[in-house]
Amino acid sequence: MNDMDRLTAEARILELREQIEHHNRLYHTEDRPEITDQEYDQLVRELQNLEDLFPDMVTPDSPTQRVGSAPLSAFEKVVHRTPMLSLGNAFGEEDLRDFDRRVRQIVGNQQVRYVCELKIDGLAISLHYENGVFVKGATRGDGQVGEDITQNLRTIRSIPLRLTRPLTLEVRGEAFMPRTAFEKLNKEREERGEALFANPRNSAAGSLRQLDPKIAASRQLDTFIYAIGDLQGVDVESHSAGLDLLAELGFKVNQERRTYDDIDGVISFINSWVEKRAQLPYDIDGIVIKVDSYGQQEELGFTAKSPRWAVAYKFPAEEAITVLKGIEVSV
Ligand SMILES: CC(C)(C)c1nc(N2CCN(c3ncccn3)CC2)c2cc(C(N)=O)c(N)nc2n1
Repeated sequence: MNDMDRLTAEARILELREQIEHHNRLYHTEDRPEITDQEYDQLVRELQNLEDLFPDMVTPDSPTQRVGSAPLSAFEKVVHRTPMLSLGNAFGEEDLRDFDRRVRQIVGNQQVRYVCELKIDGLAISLHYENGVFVKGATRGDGQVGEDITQNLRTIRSIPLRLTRPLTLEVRGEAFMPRTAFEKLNKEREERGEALFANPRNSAAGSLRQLDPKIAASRQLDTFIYAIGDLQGVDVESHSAGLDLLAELGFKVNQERRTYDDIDGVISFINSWVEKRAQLPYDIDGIVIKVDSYGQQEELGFTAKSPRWAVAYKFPAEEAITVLKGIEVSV
């Protein structure tokens, strides 16, 4: 191996990076691997060996650079370029019809198309890319200022270190822990006599708040990306087209979304997921409904803290019936 000259090594390194990122996208964002885990690991090992021989050829976006070594002493603060807004809530059918009426009042008698997305019960994150390379990732924080958790986010395989196009943009999404990973983690903690996490959301938040990226890397975290911010040079007309672009760029986008041209369709979608959600491999706590047209989103604008063009329908908390002093109350 040592007599491999630099040019050959460099060509092989670039080829391996392309292949590894391609298979990573197939596996983690499209859930359709073409090679076995062993073959994938072999590619990474070969790249690692070449980078060990030619350390000056290592770049931050190399697949071998996902898990940093040095634990941080603290997280830096990050001011979000565009604030990470809140979502208005809807708790029942009437709230949804009110939302629909308010939207139609403002956009007049135009056709309105709604996109319905599963509301992933995780931790909101913001990812910043420059010329297609992942440079910074942060928690939502209070919406204006979050914490720089780039080192931990780099360990999440579904977050691309390099996009399929050299775009400069910011995206928002949810980091979460799949239920099976949560149950496995709590089982290990129980065996070690450690405190258990209450739910997958808390374990995802706790994992991303670790100062040592090796711990985050061991936690099988995942992401769904759901919004584009700050995009130069690419023209998209609707939220649906934006989500298709995000998938094209290499992000993991939830495939359960549906569009409807009236609120009755939205309500039927929500009702279909009340039961089905137990079968999902991750927790959701509702459905997010968004006006699809960016033009209409523009017309609708924002209240002080949330968009007028979106609402979160929250599922009722699991009915916990407790009997107090003989009276039945549901909490
Ligand atoms: C971009 C907008 C504002 C429309 C938006 N905002 C969201 N959220 C805001 C409030 N968030 C929040 N988090 C903590 C405290 C207060 N608000 C948490 C994310 C969305 C969350 C999900 C999801 N969870 O699956 C989703 N599919 N789409 C979202 N879309």
